[in-house]
Amino acid sequence: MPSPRPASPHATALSAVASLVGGSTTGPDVEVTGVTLSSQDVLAGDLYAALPGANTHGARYAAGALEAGAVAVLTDAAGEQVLAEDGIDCPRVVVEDPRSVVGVVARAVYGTADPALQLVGVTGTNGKTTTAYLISSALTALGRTTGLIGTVETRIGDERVKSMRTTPEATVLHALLAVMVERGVDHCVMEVSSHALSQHRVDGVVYDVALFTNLSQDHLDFHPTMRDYFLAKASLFTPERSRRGIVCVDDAWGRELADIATVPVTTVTSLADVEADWRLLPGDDPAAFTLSDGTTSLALRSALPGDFNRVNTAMAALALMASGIPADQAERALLVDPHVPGRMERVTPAGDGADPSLPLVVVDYAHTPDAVAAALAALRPATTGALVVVLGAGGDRDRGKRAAMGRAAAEGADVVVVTDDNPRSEDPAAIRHAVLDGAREAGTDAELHDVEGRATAIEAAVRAARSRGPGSVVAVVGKGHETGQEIAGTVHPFDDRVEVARALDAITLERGGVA
Ligand SMILES: CC(=O)N[C@H]1[C@@H](OP(=O)(O)OP(=O)(O)OC[C@H]2O[C@@H](n3ccc(=O)[nH]c3=O)[C@H](O)[C@@H]2O)O[C@H](CO)[C@@H](O)[C@@H]1O[C@H](C)C(=O)N[C@@H](C)C(=O)N[C@H](CCC(=O)O)C(=O)O
Ligand SMILES: Nc1ncnc2c1ncn2[C@@H]1O[C@H](COP(=O)(O)OP(=O)(O)OP(=O)(O)O)[C@@H](O)[C@H]1O
Ligand SMILES: N[C@H](CCC[C@H](N)C(=O)O)C(=O)O
Ligand SMILES: [Mg+2]
Repeated sequence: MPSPRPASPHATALSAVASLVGGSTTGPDVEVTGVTLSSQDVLAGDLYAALPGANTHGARYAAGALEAGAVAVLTDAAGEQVLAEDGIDCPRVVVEDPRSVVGVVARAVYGTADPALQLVGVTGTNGKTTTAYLISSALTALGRTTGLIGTVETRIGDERVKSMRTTPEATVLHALLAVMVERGVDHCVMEVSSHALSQHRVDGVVYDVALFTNLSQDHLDFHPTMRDYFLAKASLFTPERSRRGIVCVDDAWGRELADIATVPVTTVTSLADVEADWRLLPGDDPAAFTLSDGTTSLALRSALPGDFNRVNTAMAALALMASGIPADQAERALLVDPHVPGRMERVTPAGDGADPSLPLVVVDYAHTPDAVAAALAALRPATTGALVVVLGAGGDRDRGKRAAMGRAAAEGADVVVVTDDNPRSEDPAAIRHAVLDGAREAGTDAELHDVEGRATAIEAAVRAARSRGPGSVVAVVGKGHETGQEIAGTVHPFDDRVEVARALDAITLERGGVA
């Protein structure tokens, strides 16, 4: 589904675009009413940004873009060469590095230099989606018209569009901000991935508040080192990208970020031995806690399980206050269950839900070593029987995290069922073996299984948990809200929550119950 565009686009002269980016122009001075960098999303009147990429050059798709209604092309010298080879003579702007200017071009075309809404950006390895939902659901509970842009979906008030990426391309993002302003959205909360920061996807956007949750291993297929990954995240905390920051200093990366940020930063910690402006203090029960800076105290409750979700809730509270919401209102609004799809989401059988022999099953999006450890630690207190985990690892992504995920699983669970995630172009068995190697290296007593096929693995895990007796818990991690499984270039319909419900119903039927 194409991403929304403003209902009332305004026209920008191509010559104005050229002078904005210092590019050379060829051809008549047409007016552009939109901008896109995907030939598949062209609307009439668009400027098509034909970018060089790792796989191809966008200029190869210029003919299609022009046919679909694009009126001009923004590209580089290599792109212009491709246009010439293809016999295309169209109005164009040529610059050295078109990707690095496409954000400011989109900002000019969509008029989003100073959008009339509060903009919150959330970065970090884990917790972006969860924290963004917590903020967005609290704002909605407070009667605000809210926008949300992230891994699961894009929301514009009540309208929902499935997301293709965690952070959209700059052309899509500026169009979305324009649409949000048109529709009266007063607060927009969005996830800002390190890919986005590195690839100029949020150029031309200045966040009123930027949040940093944490940093741990992920994406080392894209970033050469953890430091490079960190510096990409850190670039959000500079005046070009944000006005102020809220940084969780529970890990050393957060502490370094608080030191090097060039915007004013408020720090928060859940650790007793770390210095911070705000700290989380334990409450009467595991979900409750106080967030205090020594003067102001908020009595908060995490609607979601796990220590990490208390931190996410604290970050959300600080973001709300930084956006002008009074502390008492933030406190109350955060009590609302945010329902974050596929994050610590309990799946119940369709019918015989109260059957005590059925295990508690939770679907979660843990797909990094740190998140696997955190998710299992969160479920341990709820486990009086065995804790069973089903996990794999994505293909064509950071290979180095696979063994570490296996290790975290074997350290946190009693039974580890290693299966397929999104193998993409890789051999699924080879990925499973890398995860299993790590699990074995952990040297714990955990029972290890290698099960080909995720549906089979989920059913086996649910049955194993049930056979381990009441109080057993199953964590199915890695795919969360995803509704497809990518195998060898094809995305097959697949939803962990559907498969879990199916497995629970199958057991219920065997016992003579009604599913
Ligand atoms: C590794 C990566 O991030 N690659 C991004 C990069 O691709 P690329 O430079 O290789 O581009 P390319 O495929 O060579 O294509 C060149 C140009 O031709 C255009 N093109 C290509 C084909 C066509 O039919 N029409 C067309 O217009 C493309 O839009 C592109 O501008 O630039 C493209 C747009 O210019 C992005 O679509 C692409 O994201 C790919 C698809 C991707 O999978 N990205 C993932 C890894 C990603 O961004 N993930 C983060 C995850 C964060 C998290 O949650 O942890 C995210 O923010 O989602
Ligand atoms: N603050 C946190 N610290 C550590 N682990 C967390 C935290 N918050 C969530 N998690 C774990 O990480 C998983 C992913 O969380 P979430 O989807 O909120 O993160 P994300 O940063 O949006 O991830 P992605 O980059 O894949 O979009 C959760 O399912 C949970 O297991
Ligand atoms: N946003 C994450 C999603 C990973 C989810 C997991 N299911 C996988 O396919 O690896 C990424 O692009 O790395
Ligand atoms: Mg996310």
